[in-house]
Amino acid sequence: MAAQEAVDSVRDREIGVEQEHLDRVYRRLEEKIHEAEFLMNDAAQRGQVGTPGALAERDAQVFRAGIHLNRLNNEFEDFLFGRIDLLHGKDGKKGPDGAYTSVEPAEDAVRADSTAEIGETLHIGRIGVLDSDYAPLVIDWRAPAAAPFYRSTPVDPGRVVRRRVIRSKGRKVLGVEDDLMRPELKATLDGQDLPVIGDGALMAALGQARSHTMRDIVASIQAEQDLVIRAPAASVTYVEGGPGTGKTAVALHRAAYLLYQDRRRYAGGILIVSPTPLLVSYTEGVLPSLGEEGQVAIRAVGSLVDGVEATTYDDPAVARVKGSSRMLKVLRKATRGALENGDSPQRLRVVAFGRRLELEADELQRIRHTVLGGTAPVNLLRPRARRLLLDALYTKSGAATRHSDPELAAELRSSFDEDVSTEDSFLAFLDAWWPELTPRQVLAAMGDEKRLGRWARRVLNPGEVRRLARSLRRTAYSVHDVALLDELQTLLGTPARPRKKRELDPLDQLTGLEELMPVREETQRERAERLAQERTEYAHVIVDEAQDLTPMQWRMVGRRGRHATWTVVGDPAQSSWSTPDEAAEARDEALGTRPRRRFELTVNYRNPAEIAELAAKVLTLAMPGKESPRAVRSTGVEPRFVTAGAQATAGTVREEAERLLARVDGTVGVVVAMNRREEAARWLAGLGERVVALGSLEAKGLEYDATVVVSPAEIADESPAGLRVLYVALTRATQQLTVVSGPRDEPDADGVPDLLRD
Ligand SMILES: Nc1ncnc2c1ncn2[C@@H]1O[C@H](COP(=O)(O)OP(=O)(O)OP(=O)(O)O)[C@@H](O)[C@H]1O
Repeated sequence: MAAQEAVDSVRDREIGVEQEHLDRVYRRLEEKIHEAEFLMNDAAQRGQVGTPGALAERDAQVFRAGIHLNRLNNEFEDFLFGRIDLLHGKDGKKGPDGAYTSVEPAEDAVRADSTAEIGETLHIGRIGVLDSDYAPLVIDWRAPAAAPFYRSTPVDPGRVVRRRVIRSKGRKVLGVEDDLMRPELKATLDGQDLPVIGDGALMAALGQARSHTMRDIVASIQAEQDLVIRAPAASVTYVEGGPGTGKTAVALHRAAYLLYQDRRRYAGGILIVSPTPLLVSYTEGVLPSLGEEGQVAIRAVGSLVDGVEATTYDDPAVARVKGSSRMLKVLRKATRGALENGDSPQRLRVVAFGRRLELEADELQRIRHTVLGGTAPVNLLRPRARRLLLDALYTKSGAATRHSDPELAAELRSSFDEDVSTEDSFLAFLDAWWPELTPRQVLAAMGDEKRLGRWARRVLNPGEVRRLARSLRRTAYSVHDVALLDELQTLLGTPARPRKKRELDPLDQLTGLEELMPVREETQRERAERLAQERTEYAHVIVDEAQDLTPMQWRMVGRRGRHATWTVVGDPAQSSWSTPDEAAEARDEALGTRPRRRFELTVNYRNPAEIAELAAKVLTLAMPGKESPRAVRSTGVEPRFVTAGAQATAGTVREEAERLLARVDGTVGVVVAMNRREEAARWLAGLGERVVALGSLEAKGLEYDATVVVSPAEIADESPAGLRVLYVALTRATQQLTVVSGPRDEPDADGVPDLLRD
């Protein structure tokens, strides 16, 4: 008891120490907010001067002050989270953030009797804060001086003696957790022993209940992850790692790091491509908390084309065709073939030089054929088609032989062209005969099985044509259709149009502070939105769950990063695409010959060992020889197996979900085969928001405190990649897993399905 009291009082004292520091930081932040407000006030007054120079200057100042203020306000919460106590360093040079730059201890930092005095203490936070005399109060987590906070390990501690994670809410410090990096040392700080509190922050973070949105991991990034996050912006940073190794977390933190590192370069935008809208909403909250301002777009692969939202799923056989690079040939033919439709006029009639001139169907056909001869985008060929029509009409008019003088002949020809090409009947004909095609029209045309059969001859077999045409007759788009629409846009081309005039910036009309505050914020957001909309290419592209991109999707994503640097994270063992070699080829084409730097993540932070062990059995079936990542913790709770009779699935799953809801504080995910999604949502009706039903493909990248996996055999039989999809389903839980088997699973007496037995 007395010992516990002593521990508690040391803990309280240490919390008090950090509270003092946090108070200092807040005082400094308040000063900075006043500075920012002053700046805005000042900027507003300058606005009244009214000269163009003053206006431009005011604009820039207001914009900067707005960012500053936003950032301070947003990150007032919980932004100081770490501290490192360091030995004296090798040299005394200070970096731009005011901290000493050396990572190795000085020769005399440790005395012969293994005692040492702490030479420098740094606090780490989401943004850097300097004291009024430029001493660092908080180091930005992305600054070089913060790297030892993440990199130091007991095996390779560098200067770090103690690493501390600080938990705070608002202005109050709630707790501290320490890891000792040099346990062999007896270290002192200002002559006092260095106390160590708790069992380390990583375990504390991993055990916490999960919600429906991801948390950032800045306080506990691990050394192998930190290497990826801070990897130099080489052309392609390529990361592989099993489930739960932090690939998504690392990718998001890398985006924040790159922006911090080189804001100007990445002002060109960072695109993060996620496989599903669910994963987008799960992850999109993380970045603002890391302190960014709208340069990062997180988009689902089905939302990459503006104005199109993928709302349906294709069955695996259709998905396989739509995702395959064979589609490229079919689409090329379709863009040309779609010009010819039932409404195409068969005759052109105009009146020129007082004569009626006509082109018949076969002549029109010949002209169309000539125009389409090359590979140029169809929509860009319209001027050429127009020219050849005029040529043919001119020949018919007989005017071509009227003058031998070239100048007179040219004049006659140009007046003929002008006459004809402004004639209503000619314009109407051209619109109908060579319409500007949209990707949607071409895709709809492919819904006609006969026409599709012609365009897909020798590329797709008749069964594939039938299934594809049928799926394209639906009105809703699937995620695979989006990549086809994007490809079609490229194949069709977009004719140049006169640019729209930029609308007047409301800032230009302001006079005083009252108006300035609200409108300024509005304008800043609008500006960010406008930039995002105008952006078709990005400076950096991050692909999450890269193993799932189909060849056609790689082409779509590749077009958005033609001049970009890339971060690609994925796990081949979780691929739901059935022909990974074809996808790898398309990926290599998208990434080009850019040099790659490969990383591997090896530790599973999500699943307890008990669940990871079960999943490993499926991994052996799905990818023999592939190693599972190492799980870092164990809960002592084994996965539970339950058998449901053929008619009893609904009741059993509901009961098991209820049971798990009572056992965990956070979320419960019920994963079923894709064709049971809607049914499963009904099973869970009324159980509240903590529980969700998911199709196997929707579970990608997500995690829950507990999961119910319904019928492993149904999931595995769904598609050629079914075993890998089952592996994904089994690796979603952070605490507990229940497997419900049906007759198809052939469960043994303990309810363990065939696929999960040794
Ligand atoms: N260093 C860390 N500290 C605390 N939590 C971490 C750390 N690294 C990862 N995690 C947690 O582990 C879980 C898995 O991370 P994440 O989803 O990024 O893994 P992943 O590799 O993308 O998994 P999957 O391949 O299954 O989608 C998340 O809850 C994440 O917050």
